[in-house]
Amino acid sequence: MLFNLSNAEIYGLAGFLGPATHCTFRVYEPGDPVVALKILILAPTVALVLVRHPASWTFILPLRFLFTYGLCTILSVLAYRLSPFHPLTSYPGPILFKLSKIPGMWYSWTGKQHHVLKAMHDQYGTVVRTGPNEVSIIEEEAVPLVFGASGLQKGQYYLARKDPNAPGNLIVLTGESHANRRRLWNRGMGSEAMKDYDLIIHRRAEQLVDKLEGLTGRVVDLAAWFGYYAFDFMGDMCFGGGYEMLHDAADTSDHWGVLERFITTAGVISHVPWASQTIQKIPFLKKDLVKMRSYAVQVASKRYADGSRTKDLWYHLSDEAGHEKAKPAFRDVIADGALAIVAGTDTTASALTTLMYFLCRYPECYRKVQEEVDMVFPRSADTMDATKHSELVYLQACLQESLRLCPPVPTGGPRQVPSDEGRIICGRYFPPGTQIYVPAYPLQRDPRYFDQPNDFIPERWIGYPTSSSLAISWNHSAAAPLTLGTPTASPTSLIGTTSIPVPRPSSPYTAYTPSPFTNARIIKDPLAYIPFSYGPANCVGKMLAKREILMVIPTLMRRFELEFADKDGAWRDQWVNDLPDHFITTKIPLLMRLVLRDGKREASLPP
Ligand code: HEM
Repeated sequence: MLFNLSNAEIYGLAGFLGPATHCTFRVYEPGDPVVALKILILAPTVALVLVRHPASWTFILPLRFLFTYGLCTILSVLAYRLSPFHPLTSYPGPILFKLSKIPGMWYSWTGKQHHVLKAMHDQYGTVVRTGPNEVSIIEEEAVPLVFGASGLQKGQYYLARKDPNAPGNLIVLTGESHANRRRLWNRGMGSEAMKDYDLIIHRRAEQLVDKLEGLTGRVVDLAAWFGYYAFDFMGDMCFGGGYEMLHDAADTSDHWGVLERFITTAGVISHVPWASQTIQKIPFLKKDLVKMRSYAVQVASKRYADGSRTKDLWYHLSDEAGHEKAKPAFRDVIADGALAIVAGTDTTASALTTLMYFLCRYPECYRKVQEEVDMVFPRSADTMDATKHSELVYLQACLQESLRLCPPVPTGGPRQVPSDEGRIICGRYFPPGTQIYVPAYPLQRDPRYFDQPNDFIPERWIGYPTSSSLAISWNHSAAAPLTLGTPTASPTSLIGTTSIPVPRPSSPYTAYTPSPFTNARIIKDPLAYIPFSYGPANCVGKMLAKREILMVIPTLMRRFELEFADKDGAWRDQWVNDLPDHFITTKIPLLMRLVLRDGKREASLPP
C-alpha cells in the first residue's frame, strides 16, 4: 500500500479515474472487447491495490469505490456525447439517440426503425444525429457521395453479419477483396446468366401456381407462399436444391424461421459492432447462426460432389467455367451461397407480397395490370416468357412504385468515414469514423423528390419520354422512368421540368389512360430512388429479383382473381405500416382469397 487516503479522497479518486478511463478509450479506441474490459477492470484494481486501507475499509468500501468509478465513467461518456466538444455536436437529433445506441437497438428489435428515422427527419431536417457517432442523411446528393465508387466503405456495422468461424461473404467485404468477389457474382447475375435461370424460375413459379390452385376459394397467406417460392428457388440456384417448402406447403424444417431470427438478431447487434463478435459467441444467440451455416455446408457439399448439372449461381460463384486465375475456396463459396439465401429470399418475397398488396388495395391498378397481362400474354402465350417483360410497362411501374413506398431494405446499413480523414458530404463536415446512413425509406418518401410521396401512383414512372430502356432503370441504381410508347424527347430535358408531355401510346398494351399525375413533376430526381442501393456494393441480385417477380405475377394474374380475404377494415391501410424493418423486411401474413378466373373471361382473351 503506497497511499493512505480518507474515504472522501477514495471517492474523489474514483471520480477522477472514471473520466480518465473514458479519455483512454477515446484516444486508443480499443476495438477488441476483451482489451476494453481489461482496461475497465485494470484501472480500479490497480488503484485499490495502491491505496492504503483506511480504518473504515471493509469490503463495502471497495464496492462503493467500484460503483463510483463505473458511474463516473458512464457520466463522463454521456456528458461528452452531449457536450459542445463532441465533433457531431452541430447535428440535431433526439437526446436519447445522441447518448447511446440503446434506442437504435430497441427500434431495430421492434422493427420500427424506418418509421422512427422518418419521424426524426420530419422533425429535425435532412441530417439527423441518430447515434453518438452516427448520422442519417436524406439528400439525393449524398447518395453517390456515400455509396458511389469514390464514396465510403462499409463499416463495422456489417461485422455482425459475419460468422466468426467462417470467411467473409460478399456483403462484409470491402475494397479490393469485395471487387474480386463481386466479379464472380456479376458474372452469375448478368443478363447472359439470367437466361440459364429461366428454367429454374419457371419450375418453381409453376409449382407455386399449381399449389395455389388447389387452395382456390380458401383463405391463403400469400406472404408465406411467396416466401416458399423464393426459398425453394434460391436453394435450387445456390445449392442445386435443398428446400422443398412449396411441396410441403410449410417451412417444416424451420429454415425460414432460423433465417428471420438470424436477421433480427444480427440487425440488433449490428448497432454495437464492438460487441457483436462477442455476442455471437453466446450459445443461445449463435444457435441459429450455426444451424444456418451447417445446413449450407451440408447442401453445398452435396452440390459440390454432384458437380454441375445446370449453370446455376453456384456454377458462377465457384467459377466452374474457369475464368479466374485461382479457383475460389470452397469455404468462400459456401459463405456466399448462404448469403444469397439471406439476401435473396425475404427481400424478393417481401417485394412480391407488397406489390400484390398494393394491387389489391387499389383495384383500378389491379385491373390495369390484368388488362396488360391479358394483352401481352394472349391465351396460348407462355406467361413466363421473359422476352415479353419489357411490354409489361404498367406492371413494372407498379413494382417500382411498390419498391419506393416499401423498400425491402428500408434502412440498410451505414457507411463509415475513414478513420484517418474526415469527409465533406452535402457541404457538411463529418469527422473520421462517423457512421453515415442514407436510408431508402425516408428518402423515397421525401416530398422534395416525389410529389404526393405517401401515395401509390404507378403512373409517376410512366410517360417520361426517355431514350433509356427499362433495363437501364434496373441496371443502374437510380431508376429511369419507364418508356410508354415512342420516345419523343431526351430524358435530360425532362427531369426537373414542371410540365412533361405525355407521349401517345403506340403499343396495344396501353389500354389505360395516363393519369393526370404524368403531367406533374412527380419524379424530381431518380437519384433519390434507391431500393437496390447504389454504387459498387449495390444489390447484385436486382435483375434476378425482377425476373422472379415478373415471371410469377402475370402467371398468377392470368390464372386467378386475387382479393383480400377481409375486404374492409382498418387493417388494409395499417398493413404496410406493420411491415417490420429488421435490416430486411421480414414476413407478416397477407391473407388473400384466390378464385380461378372463369371460363368466359379466359375465352375473351385475345387469341
Ligand atoms: C426485390 C428484391 C431485392 C431488394 C430490394 C434488394 C436490395 C438490396 C440492397 C438495398 C442491398 C444493399 C445492402 C447494403 O448495402 O447493406 C443489397 C445487397 C445485396 N443483394 Fe439484394 N435485394 C433484392 C434481391 C436480391 C436477390 C434475389 C439476390 C440474389 C442472391 C440479392 C443479393 C444481394 C447481395 C449478394 C448483396 C450484397 C452486394 C454487395 O455487397 O456487393 N439481392 N440488396
